[in-house]
Amino acid sequence: MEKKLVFIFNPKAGKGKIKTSLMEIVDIFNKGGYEVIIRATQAPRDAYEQVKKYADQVDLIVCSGGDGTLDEVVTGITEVGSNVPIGYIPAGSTNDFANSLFMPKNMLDAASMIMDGEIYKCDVGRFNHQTFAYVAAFGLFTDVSYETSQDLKNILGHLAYVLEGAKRLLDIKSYHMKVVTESGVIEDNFIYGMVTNSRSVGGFKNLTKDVVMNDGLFEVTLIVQPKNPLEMQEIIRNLLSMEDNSDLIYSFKARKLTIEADEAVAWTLDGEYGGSPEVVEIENLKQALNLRLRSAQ
Ligand SMILES: Nc1ncnc2c1ncn2[C@@H]1O[C@H](COP(=O)(O)OP(=O)(O)OP(=O)(O)O)[C@@H](O)[C@H]1O
Repeated sequence: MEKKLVFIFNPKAGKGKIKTSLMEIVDIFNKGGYEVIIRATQAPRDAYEQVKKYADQVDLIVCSGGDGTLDEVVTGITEVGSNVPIGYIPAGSTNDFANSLFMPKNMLDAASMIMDGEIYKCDVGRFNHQTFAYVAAFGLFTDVSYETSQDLKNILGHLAYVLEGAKRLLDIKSYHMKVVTESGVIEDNFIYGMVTNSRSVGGFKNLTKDVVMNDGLFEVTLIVQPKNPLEMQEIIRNLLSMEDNSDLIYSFKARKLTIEADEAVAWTLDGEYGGSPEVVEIENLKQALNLRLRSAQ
């Protein structure tokens, strides 16, 4: 019997990037021996619903879109606990996750890679009862009203810019938090934090080096509230040079974190609003996602 594949794409992602490639992508899948079910997402959460619907009916799920679509697919597949392999054709604007896994930038090359590739077991993040593919973050512009965009583009560059522009240190919102990991407890006032499984976030290289996407460990970056202009300059300098040579920036690896704040804190998960909990438990689900990737990975 012919193998079955469902292709779920966001027609709006990356300004409708799929438009010029859809026919050729389907052709590549057919040549790869798959009968193809095609679903264009109609609204937010549609990719999530489609994944849940098709997970046990197909041999492969391929999705195309930006971070939001990827997040929905990873969430859907994790929730149903399916082992069905996933292929991803990036169509967003920054594609940190895809770049971290050295996926081809060209959509047709990505489609061919999915056909020829092998299973790569990639880590996934659990955030309380939700799932994220590569970034959970709080603070700064993730705190502004969720009516506005949760754009992750150049997130740390943006942070440096906001700090430079802040007229008074007290204008920068901070959160008193207790962060517990397997290696200890950190308690401080933080203006920004991110828990990632990615070599870059918002196109900005991760401050933590030697990122491995299937080691069961997150890269964690926490930025302390500066207490004076000198400290502020120190943080900005480190962010702009993409180095962590400062006691005001914690960067480390962790498998599991519990973060307790004194107040509700708004989080973003892969660039989508993730709720405003006071207590967050984040756990690395080691190698939980079966990704189809180039064999050389
Ligand atoms: N037909 C649709 N109309 C409106 N929104 C949609 C539709 N289909 C999907 N969405 C939603 O659009 C949001 C953004 O999608 P996605 O991340 O795929 O693209 P993008 O924003 O262009 O990518 P990037 O963030 O990488 O630039 C997601 O939350 C997704 O659920």
